[in-house]
Amino acid sequence: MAEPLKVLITGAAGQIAYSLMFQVGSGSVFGPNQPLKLVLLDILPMKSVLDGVLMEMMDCALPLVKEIVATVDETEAFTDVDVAMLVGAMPRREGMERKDLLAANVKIFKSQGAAMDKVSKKNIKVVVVGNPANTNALICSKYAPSIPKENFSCLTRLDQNRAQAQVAARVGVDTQNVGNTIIWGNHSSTQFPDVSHATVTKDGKVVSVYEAVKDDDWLKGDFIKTVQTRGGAVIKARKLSSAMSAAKATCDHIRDWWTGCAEGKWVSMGVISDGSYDIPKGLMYSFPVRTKPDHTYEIVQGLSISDFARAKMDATAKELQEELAAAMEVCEH
Ligand SMILES: NC(=O)C1=CN([C@@H]2O[C@H](COP(=O)(O)OP(=O)(O)OC[C@H]3O[C@@H](n4cnc5c(N)ncnc54)[C@H](O)[C@@H]3O)[C@@H](O)[C@H]2O)C=CC1
Ligand SMILES: O=C([O-])CC(=O)C(=O)O
Repeated sequence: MAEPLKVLITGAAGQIAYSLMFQVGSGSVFGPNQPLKLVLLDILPMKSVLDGVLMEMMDCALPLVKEIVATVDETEAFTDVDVAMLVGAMPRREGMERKDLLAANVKIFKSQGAAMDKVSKKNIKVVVVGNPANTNALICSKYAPSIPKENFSCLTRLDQNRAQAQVAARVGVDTQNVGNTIIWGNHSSTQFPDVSHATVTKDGKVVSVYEAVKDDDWLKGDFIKTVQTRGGAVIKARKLSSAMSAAKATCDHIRDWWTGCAEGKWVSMGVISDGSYDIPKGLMYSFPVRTKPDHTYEIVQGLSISDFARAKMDATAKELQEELAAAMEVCEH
């Protein structure tokens, strides 16, 4: 059997982590032959809850989990980590935008970036879930300069899954029959869910989403709005933000990054922009990426961009530039 992978989950006493850690421990992310050491980090006021979660994880008696450490010490948590799922942060409540969390959350990622820089493995892979996810991920990477920028990502897979599910329901197919949807930009209400390169497989035939849906007004209007505002709709209904679906999307994100995506397919991940599609270099922006079995990825190149798409891609990039300026202000003062 392989050496155990050290996987860190932060916000371990919170609601996303409660769904996430069982899926990771059961082998559905790194596969049935990969042993794991799980590290669960939360903050001191949550220690008792964290201890309870640790008891439950032990009681799951998962054969792949060789060791579980629950801690409130950042340095201990980040030491020698291979994969970090950075969930721990304050969630928004009804009526807030995700960027309203910036002042409260961004310093968490400054501090964790600095810890990672000192004690994690240099090839650590990081997904930031805590909101505002793109900007937090960028800040984390800025404070971990010894770790390659490509190793940092943020979660937009939940948006991709939402887009896929909306189209599947509209056309009447299973979700896996909708392929290559794209989320461009920020995990916020300016994100651009783009189906102009996506396909639907129905009755054995592969057709474009536009052809399958036959309602361009919906695809350019309510579909986009529904995906952009889905997080808020869940908060309004549940009085808590999405947790089960966020945990599932985090697993999808890391699984695909770890094992690679199928031939001809891509997935959306927030990654550092290299200037592709004229998105300013250095922003943490969601692109379609092709992941590979060696845990690398490349941004899918050469997709045609309509004027409609261009305007939306630029608007979400502009919001990310503004968020970054606000985040740097918080971090430097
Ligand atoms: N990117 C995405 O698609 C999504 C992101 N989110 C975000 O994920 C974050 C977590 O959401 P929930 O689990 O529902 O929140 P929660 O409030 O249930 O749990 C958050 C946990 O993080 C802990 N925490 C706070 N500071 C920490 C630190 N410095 N180190 C370690 N742990 C710390 C808290 O004590 C708490 O236990 C929120 O910011 C939420 O907005 C939620 C859904 C989707
Ligand atoms: O909407 C929120 O605040 C939580 C979140 O990021 C999502 O559900 O996409």
